[in-house]
Formats: sequence, structure tokens, C-alpha cells
Amino acid sequence: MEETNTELSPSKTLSPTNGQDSIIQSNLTATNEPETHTENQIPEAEHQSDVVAGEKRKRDDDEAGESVDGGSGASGEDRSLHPLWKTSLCSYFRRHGNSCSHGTACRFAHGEEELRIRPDNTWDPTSERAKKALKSENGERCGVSEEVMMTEAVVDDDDGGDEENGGSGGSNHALSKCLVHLPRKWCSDNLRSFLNDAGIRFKHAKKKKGMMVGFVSFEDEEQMQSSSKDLEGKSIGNKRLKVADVIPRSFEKNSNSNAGSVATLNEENAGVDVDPNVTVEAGANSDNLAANGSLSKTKSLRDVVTPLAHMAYADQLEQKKNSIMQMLKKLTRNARKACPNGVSFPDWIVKSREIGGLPCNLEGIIASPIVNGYRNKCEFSVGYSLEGKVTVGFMLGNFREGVTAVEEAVDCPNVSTIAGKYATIFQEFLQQSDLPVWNRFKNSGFWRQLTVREGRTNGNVADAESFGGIAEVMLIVQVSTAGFDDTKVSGEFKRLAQAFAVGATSHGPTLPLTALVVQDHQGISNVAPADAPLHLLPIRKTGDLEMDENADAMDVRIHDYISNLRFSISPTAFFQVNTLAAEKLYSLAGDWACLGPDTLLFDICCGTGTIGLTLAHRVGMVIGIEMNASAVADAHRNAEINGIKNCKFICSKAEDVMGSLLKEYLNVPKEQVDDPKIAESSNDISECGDLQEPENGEIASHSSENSNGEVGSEVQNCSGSENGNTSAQNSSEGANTSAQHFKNVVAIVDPPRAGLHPTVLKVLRTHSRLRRVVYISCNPETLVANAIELCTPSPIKMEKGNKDNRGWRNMSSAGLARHRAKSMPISEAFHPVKAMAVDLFPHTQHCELVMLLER
Ligand SMILES: C[S@@+](CC[C@H](N)C(=O)[O-])C[C@H]1O[C@@H](n2cnc3c(N)ncnc32)[C@H](O)[C@@H]1O
Repeated sequence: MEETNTELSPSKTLSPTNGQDSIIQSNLTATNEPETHTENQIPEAEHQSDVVAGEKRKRDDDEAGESVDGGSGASGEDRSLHPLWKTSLCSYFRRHGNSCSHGTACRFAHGEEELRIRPDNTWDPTSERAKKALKSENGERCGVSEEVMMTEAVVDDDDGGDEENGGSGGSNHALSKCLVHLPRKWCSDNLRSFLNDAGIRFKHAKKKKGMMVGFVSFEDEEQMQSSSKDLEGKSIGNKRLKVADVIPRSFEKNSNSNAGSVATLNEENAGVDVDPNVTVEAGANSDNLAANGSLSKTKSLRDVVTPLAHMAYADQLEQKKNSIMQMLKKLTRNARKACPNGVSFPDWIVKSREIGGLPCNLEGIIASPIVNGYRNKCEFSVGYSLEGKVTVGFMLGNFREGVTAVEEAVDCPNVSTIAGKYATIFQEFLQQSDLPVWNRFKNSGFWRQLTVREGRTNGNVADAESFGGIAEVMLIVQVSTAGFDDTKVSGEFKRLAQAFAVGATSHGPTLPLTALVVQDHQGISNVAPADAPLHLLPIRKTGDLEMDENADAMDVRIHDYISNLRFSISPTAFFQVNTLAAEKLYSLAGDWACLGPDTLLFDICCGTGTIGLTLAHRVGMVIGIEMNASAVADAHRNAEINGIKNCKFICSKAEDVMGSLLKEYLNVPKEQVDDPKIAESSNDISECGDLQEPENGEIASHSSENSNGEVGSEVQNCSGSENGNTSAQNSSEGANTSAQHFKNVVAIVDPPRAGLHPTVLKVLRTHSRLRRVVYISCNPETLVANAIELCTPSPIKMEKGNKDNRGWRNMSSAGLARHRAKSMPISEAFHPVKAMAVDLFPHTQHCELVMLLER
């Protein structure tokens, strides 16, 4: 095979096993040092080109008629035509005292001098040049993240005037400066000590922990000028200080003012460094609508929130697919690296060479049925715009980096028309309100956030794209009532309810408005805990407005439809933000899960039960696990309103219950699993015929033949319902759903961005009867990290020893996963079978990824 004989590493040999070449890691390897490009670290570009390069080499060899030295006979000139010629360092050369048997004909570079830049303008990542390039890139990044757009009052320090320590006692914006690149962990005291130690004269200084900016004011112009000069460029750690102006806000409406100053760095046209991981939909799962990163003043909110909006949708899909491909290759590389010495590389790693380094086929990307206005949930921040106007919209950047400016979401194509209209109504109301907007710097103020949640009728796509498809709207206004007079607050709430009612009805056609809820939250960030108090604000019926005036805040829900099932959604429960695309996602997951009436489906991180409930008619029983209590309550209600009886929902963290659940349902006595009647039934009704009987016979194979086995007929009785959606009638409490009846056990996991808890990974991996996992993720990076743990082969024997976890904070997620894989108990590894992307978030960088893992 090309992979072994190109730069054949002495630590790897070929071993014909089962008629296939598999690469054995030899025990002769002296250290655990990762191999370089031969096996473990073949760079991506090289992986991709392996086949191509291999073919090329073969052709060259044939043409030259000389191949005794493994290809060195071809002329260097011929070879150098290949775009990847000498673009990777030769590890063999390095390890063997700068000698390589291929000599000058080796396609890898012998030393840095020979190294050539790759066609994509990058250097071999292990090379000095790449490291240098990375450093300067980081330098540039630092350079572009210097813009500060604090639009809250930060300098008119009205919170104590601690004169002794530099408290304000009143401030003068003209005599203030903003310092950028301060250590995040510093508080005001650290900043003051730093200034004092450095002999910098100042009047007062303020810095908030967690931010990289601080504010300093001075006695007079002369002091400000000389101190600024001394401070500019000063090093703190590996950062250099930047001194920025603080510009008085032009728009100061309220007399009891939150108004203050805008801090800006007057650097024209700084580059843009927007974190792709968080945008308007915040990865679909995080509930923060802030755009992350920093940006130049030339950058619009549209670019921050929907950075792909300038591209045609087909190009967006192509871009996402390519970036997911790159991410998937990490799985192969890292599992290869983590594969224990003396253990054969699994087939999927060996075969990855044939598909450009991918761990399995990426079967494509499913487009969103709606491309514009698809979000059914928008969380609008409240703050000041760059012009100092009270605004309801999205933040232009990251608070930690000194950005608090909020701009209207008028031009963000993922926001629905209705959400935009409610944001405008709220903004107009706030501009007249006597209560202040939240100040993120001081953690004070009243109005914080508006969430607009929408529910559709059970209609078609075209309907949903237009305004008419939205039948229900829930508005959730987040406030912080602490320290405000109750009477004043309730007066404001009445006016608010009135404003929304009038705004909704004065629009033609009337905007739907189902419920107005207030969430009281005192915390620093707008992400409120699930148990933050909720109050329902009554809205007087006006015109067409339909409201249930007797409803309780805890009972308030809107409804949406997935696969013809009606879903009830409470204010804080997770629900995919793009319902129609989610429908595609769930049905793909169901298809890949190979379901049948003999299937026990674990829906791990089930939210309101969407996945389990939409697939319930295709399985014997669903067990959903979810930690958010109101989502679990919704799941129960959703099962009820759809007449589904074969689902159980458990309110708990998955890491706390998965072990005992799998024990309960999987540790079934062998006699029961082998009961012929049950085996017959399982052969009977499976949707897939491709499930292989493993050697140990732990699960039954499936065929499409029918039989009238006892259990089978029970199940068939259950699946005879008309619409097919509410067909599974097995009671979760009844004997029919006891663990013994389920021969096919599948887990569909859909965790939050952070991925699965290590305990859950361990439980899934070590329960050998669980043969199939469908992993759904809105964060391909964590999917890859978790898959490394699930798919890396176990060692023959557990090595005692280095459990040194120091430095994990600095590890990449893949590095950490490799590290964790080492302590995974010996168990049969899963292998990636196929993957598919599903675009739930048009115009943003985000995308859902589904991967089927089997063993
Ligand atoms: C990406 S959502 C998926 C929800 C659901 N599958 C759906 O599609 O609507 C992730 C869910 O996991 C839940 N969750 C987060 N951490 C969890 C944990 N440790 N155990 C159980 N559920 C968790 C969240 O509350 C959230 O509902």
C-alpha cells in the first residue's frame, strides 16, 4: 500500500489479515512519540493527495522504468511537477540523521530549505515556517481585535466615588482613556497597582474582571497626554497595551441617565476577526444572540450575524460541506494517533486513505427548506447603538473585548419579519421608558433582552416562509427588577403590554401574539438559569388579538409541528430554531438508526422529546433523557397530545442516569435475548436489513421477512394506526415494553455544543449490546472529539500509569479526547459508518452534522 511504502516507517509493518492489509503498530517503537507524516501526522493536504500522489508516483516509476528504490528512479524534475512535491517535511529524513533512502527523489522535503509552500498557500504545519506564519497571524489577530465599542456608561463612575482608590467622584470624558489588552483576570485593584507600580499618574481607574479593557481618567490634559504616552505599547505578559479615546455619547435621552461615554479605538479599517462559533443563533443551542468577535466600523451587523449572507445559498452549502470535511479528517488523524501500540489500525482508518483522509463518507449536505427568516426564536439584546441610541437588536461584538454596541437587526436575513417587528415595537417603547436599559459594564439597569418565539401552523413550506405560516408568538422580556420600586415597575409593565398589543393590532395583518412573559434575572450575562422567575403579563384583547387571560406563566406555551406531530413549547425549553430543517434532521437520524418495533431507542438530551416522539411509531420503546425540567414536562405533554404511549422521559443529567438505564434495559439474561419467539419477532419487522450479526452473537440480525411470532404480532397490532405517527401503542409501564423484548438497542444523542459528558461516552462505549449510535451535533468539533473517544481501539492491556492531566486547559478538544481515550476501559470501539450535514442555519457558518457509529 502506498501509505506504508512511501516513507515506510520501521515502526509499522504490513500484516495481511482477513485478506486485507492492516497496519500494525509495532511494539518495537521505542517511544510513544507520534510518528510524523508516515502514519500519524500526515498533513491534511497530503492525505487528500495520497491517492493522487501515489498514482502519480506509480506512473512516474512506470515511465522511468526504474523502481528499485521505491520510486527514486524517476527524475526529480518530472516529480516536481506535482503540486505537492516537497510540500511536507520528510520525517524519515529527520529521524534518521538527515538521511533518507529515497534520496533526492523523495517527494517529501529534506529539511526546511527544500520545503515548498502548498497550493493552498500554507506551509507544512510541523515546519518552522508554519509556526512563524501562525505567530504573525496571531499577531494580526490581536491587532484586529482591538476595537472597543463600549456604548454603556463606563467612566462616569456613579458607583461609589472611591476617591482614595481612584474612584471617580464625577468624570470628564475628555480626560479619560480606555486601555485595551489588559489581562482578563484583573479587577480595578490590579489595574491601579499596575499603574502605580509603573509610575503612571492618573485620577481613577476601573477594570472589570473578564474583560480585556479598562478605563482610566486623569487630573488634567497634561497628565493624560504624558501618561497615555507612557502606557501606549507597554507590555503586559505577551500583550502590548493600546490606548483608546473615550468619546462622549451624542445621544443622551434619559435624565436619570445610563448615558455616559462611548469608548472607541480610532483605528480606521481594522480587519475583522469574527468568531465563527457564535453568531446570531449562537450555535443553535446556546441561547445568546450576541455576535462574537470584534469588528471594524466598516463591518455591518449583517456581516457579523450572518457572515455568509453575501454568498449564493448553493455556495454557502458548498463552503459548509468543505469545512465539515476538514473537521472530519481530524477524527481519522486523531484516532490514528491515539491507536495503542501493537494494535492494528481499524479498517476505517486504513480505508480513509481512499477517501482523502475522511473517517467515512460525508454523504452530502441537506439544504434548509427555508433560507430567509427561518429562525423561530430570536433573542434581541437591549443596549446602546454606536450613535448612543437605545436599541433592540444584536451586539456588534464580544463584551469581553469591550464591545457592547447594539445595532438593529434590520438587515439580518435569518430573522423573521415578525421578530423584527416586535423588536422595533419594543425599541420604540424603551426609548420612552423611565426605566434604564441594562449596563453590562456596571451590571445595573432594568431592561435586558427580548426573546421572540414563534410557532407555525401545520402548513407547508411556502406558507411558513411567508408571515402567514406563523400562528403563535410568545414574547419573553428579560428584566432585572432588583432595586426598582414595585409600583413603578408594575406601571411600566402595564405600559409595555399595551405597547405590544397596540403594535400588534395596528399592523396589517395583525401580528400574532399568544403570550407576553417577563423573566426576572439578576445575573451578569443574559443567559438566565432555567428556574429564573417568570410572570405572565396580561394583554387586553384588542381587535383580533387572541390571548388566554387566565393562563399562568408556568402554563404558557406555544405550538409548532414536526412530522405532523404537535409540539408544545414552554418559554425556556430548547426547540430547534429552524423547524422545517429540523424535521429533515430527525428523519435522517431515524433512517440511519435502523429502527424497528424490536428497537429500544435512547433519545439522549431529548429536549421537548422531538426526536423520540417523531420516531416513536418506528420503534418499540423510547427512553428520553433531558436535564431541563420544563422541557421534560413539555415532552410528557407532547406525548399525550399526540397519543403516543411508548415513550418514557427522564428528567436528569444523562451522566447521572445513563449507566443505570443501560444496565436496567441491556443486562437482560441471555436466555431471554435468545428466546426464539422474540428472535423471530425481531427478524420480523425491522426497517433495515443491513444490521450484521456480530461474531459474539450479541444482537439478532434483521430481515424483512414476516412472521407471526407472538411479540411480532403485538408490535404489528401497534403499528397499524392510520396516520402512522401515533401508532405505537405500547405502554411504557406495561409488560410489552419490558427490557427483554428489545433486541436492537440504539442511542440517538443530540447534546449541546459542549458535547457529551465523559461519563456518558464511557457508558455508551462499554455497554457492548449497544451496537449503534447516531450522533447529532450542532458543533462538529465536539462531535469529532467525542467520536475519537468512541472509535479509538482499546489497547490489549490497560497500561497503568500516567494519568497526568496537567495542561489539559491548553489542549485542543481533539488532543483532550485522545488523552481521555487512553483511560477508556477496554471495550469494543465503534467505527464511523457515514456522515451527513444538515443546514439548519443558512447565512451563518453553523451547520448540524449527523454521524452514524456502529460496532
Ligand atoms: C441540542 S439540544 C437537543 C434537544 C432535542 N434533541 C431537540 O432536538 O429538540 C440539547 C439538549 O440537551 C439538554 N442537556 C444539556 N446537558 C444535558 C445533560 N448533561 N444531560 C441531559 N440533557 C442535557 C439541554 O437542556 C437541551 O435540551
